[in-house]
Amino acid sequence: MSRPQATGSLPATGAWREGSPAGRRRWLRLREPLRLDAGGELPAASLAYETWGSLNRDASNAVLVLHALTGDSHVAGPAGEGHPSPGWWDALVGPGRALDTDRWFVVAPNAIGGCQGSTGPAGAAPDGSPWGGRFPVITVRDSVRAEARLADELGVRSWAAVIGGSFGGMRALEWAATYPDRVSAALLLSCCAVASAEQIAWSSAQIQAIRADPDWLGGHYHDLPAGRGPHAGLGVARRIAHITYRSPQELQDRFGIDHQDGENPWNGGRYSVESYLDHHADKLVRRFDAASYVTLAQAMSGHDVGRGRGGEEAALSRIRARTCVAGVDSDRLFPLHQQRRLAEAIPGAGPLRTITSLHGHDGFLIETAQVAELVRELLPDRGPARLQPSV
Ligand SMILES: CC(=O)SCCNC(=O)CCNC(=O)[C@H](O)C(C)(C)COP(=O)(O)OP(=O)(O)OC[C@H]1O[C@@H](n2cnc3c(N)ncnc32)[C@H](O)[C@@H]1OP(=O)(O)O
Ligand SMILES: N[C@@H](CCO)C(=O)O
Repeated sequence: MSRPQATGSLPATGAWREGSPAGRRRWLRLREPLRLDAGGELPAASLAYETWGSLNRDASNAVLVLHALTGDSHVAGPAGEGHPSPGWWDALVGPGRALDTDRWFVVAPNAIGGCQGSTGPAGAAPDGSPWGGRFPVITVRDSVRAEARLADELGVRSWAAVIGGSFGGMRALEWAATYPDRVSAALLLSCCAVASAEQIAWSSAQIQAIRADPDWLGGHYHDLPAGRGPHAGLGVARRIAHITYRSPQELQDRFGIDHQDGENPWNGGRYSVESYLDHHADKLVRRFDAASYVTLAQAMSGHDVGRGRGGEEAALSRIRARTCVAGVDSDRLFPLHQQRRLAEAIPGAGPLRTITSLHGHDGFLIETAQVAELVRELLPDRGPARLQPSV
């Protein structure tokens, strides 16, 4: 384990750059530069993170929760205090909940390259200017290496469990394969061993939409006057992505061919489903940085647990964690066969578990009761009792 590293409050970066109070977020400033898979290194990087509960004396009760593409460290808790929304898995974390914070010490970092507190393209490079288009290519494995520094800092030698969905699931998988002796259990939701051509294609269309925005400027837009930036491009990216996050049946059932109230599509108005996509685009543009979106989407496209490890099979066979793999039955972006493959190839995995939902890929965020059941099954029946906190 490396030496403890400095923590403390730094100015938030990206979407929350201006005047956001820290809330319960804290920051880890990485003491050493982060070596990157694609070459080079990220100097002076910081990770934003939140914790709930207390670490016990033998540090055996720590659970790492990893967010999806546009998620953040705010897994639980209300909106406010610098957080634009309530926790994205609020139903799962708290006293008496599946991640019972009277027993478990829950840790959630914002991924490196993100824009909700961790170092990303909107943050300052060593020369004081925003990284912008100079921000390096980050892999899922790089993110995990940064998170390992956080574990070191917190005094967590081994996670009782690492849990994540989608991009968070890719990171949970990388954790289990990179540090087999540091992950006792893993819950891998709605993810895959290696990105598929179709997933790369969807991301590519989103990235191109952002790059086609006249305000993209090769990623060097962070010093534009307030209100300027590749917002239209990011909005189109979110619209494309959101379609892939939901099932055709759900869209049909909810919207069909309805017109948005008071609007006529034959007269410049919108269908309801268009209005719905506009709404999700608008919400994301207000809370997310376009260059972070590109950075993290590229990381997902480059995900390959077998890279440099003799292939997928060999990489998955390294995993020692007691593993539960689950997917959503209506997920067209990360179809169930990808999770079945993981469940079959990971030595400690039980049979594939299926989350039943009409909501498609987003089901792992929405069907919290089913996810809670999986968490309860995965964690030991009698988790560690709460002791006096050691940190
Ligand atoms: C909850 C958070 O966003 S936490 C912040 C961090 N973000 C993340 O972690 C990303 C993960 N979250 C997400 O991707 C999404 O927010 C999800 C998956 C949780 C959303 O799932 P759902 O709750 O099913 O939302 P759904 O897709 O039904 O959309 C509801 C919204 O669409 C709006 N809407 C519904 N129909 C229409 C329509 N015809 N026209 C315009 N808006 C519409 C609703 O008013 C509602 O608005 P609101 O979210 O501002 O209250
Ligand atoms: N809706 C989620 C799903 C991505 O996997 C997000 O925006 O992060």
